[in-house]
Amino acid sequence: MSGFFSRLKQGLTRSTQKLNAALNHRQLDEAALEDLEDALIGADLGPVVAQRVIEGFRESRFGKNVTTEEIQEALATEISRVLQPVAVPFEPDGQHKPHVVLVVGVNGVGKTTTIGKMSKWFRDQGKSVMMVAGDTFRAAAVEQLQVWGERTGAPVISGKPGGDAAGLAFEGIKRAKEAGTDLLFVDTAGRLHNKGALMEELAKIIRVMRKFDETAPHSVLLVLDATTGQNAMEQVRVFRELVNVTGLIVTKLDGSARGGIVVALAEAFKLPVHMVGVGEKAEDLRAFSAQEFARGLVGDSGNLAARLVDVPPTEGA
Ligand SMILES: Nc1nc2c(ncn2[C@@H]2O[C@H](COP(=O)(O)OP(=O)(O)OP(=O)(O)O)[C@@H](O)[C@H]2O)c(=O)[nH]1
Repeated sequence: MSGFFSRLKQGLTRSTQKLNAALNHRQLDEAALEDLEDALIGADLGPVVAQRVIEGFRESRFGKNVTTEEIQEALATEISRVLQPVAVPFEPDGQHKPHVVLVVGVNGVGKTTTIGKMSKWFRDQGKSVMMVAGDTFRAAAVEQLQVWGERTGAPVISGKPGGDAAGLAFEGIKRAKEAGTDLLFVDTAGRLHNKGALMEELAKIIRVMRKFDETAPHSVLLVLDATTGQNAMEQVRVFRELVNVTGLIVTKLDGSARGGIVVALAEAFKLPVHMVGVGEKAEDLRAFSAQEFARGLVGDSGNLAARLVDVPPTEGA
């Protein structure tokens, strides 16, 4: 747990550096507020959150001598408030066997790796898992999933390179139903430059799965790469046109200076952020915690952590 927290903090260090450079003012004058606003936007928090934070500071603290810790605390509190409603753990609903999870996202965001990590996560909890190697465009993705399958003891349904993903999904849901498997993860290819084809492919996968279970998929997780910053916002918009996205997973928060994008995403879409990825290994996946993330983003100092433990939700949130 603490190991992971330090890893998340390490992962967010580059985001934090940008913010902390701006926090380095003692008196909160106009110039300091401007610097801070620039840094918030530069750290990808998005203009809405940035402005709200700045307005709050202007009203309550303008012209006062504030300590860096006070600013950090106020900032972390505001960020926590935005994140709290979206920090929803991912839970299979327990009613469907299998609970079918369709995993979507553009190429290279970490879909396959995330499925592998989630598979381990749930295997460790004693759940049975199957995976469908539906990214048939990329041979390596199939092999990658097979390796994860071996590691986690989860069967992987795969076919020939370039084969029909919907057919595999069909096979996957059939076998998972027969075996009484708890969770079925379906990997998909993501090709934004051909939206029509992608839409068709995803629609076909869903149509075919519904022949076995008309309620499937029970979750549609969109995987986003934190290093792409604002681009992630556009990906959410596009994928929501294609499928009914039920939740987000944000990967590559290790070494990203753009962790603030999670705050912008939360503010703009209010979609649950179930998990975050902070590395390539099996254990580098974590349930998303608003306080932990806010703390990691703004920088930990002194009693900040203790005071952040219970942030009351904003009224009406
Ligand atoms: N540093 C870091 N790397 C990650 C993380 N998640 C995934 N990766 C790496 O990102 C690269 C792409 O991951 P994949 O899982 O292959 O991505 P994908 O979305 O399945 O890609 P396609 O199959 O091309 O659609 C791999 O090298 C992963 O190891 C993460 O949280 N942190």
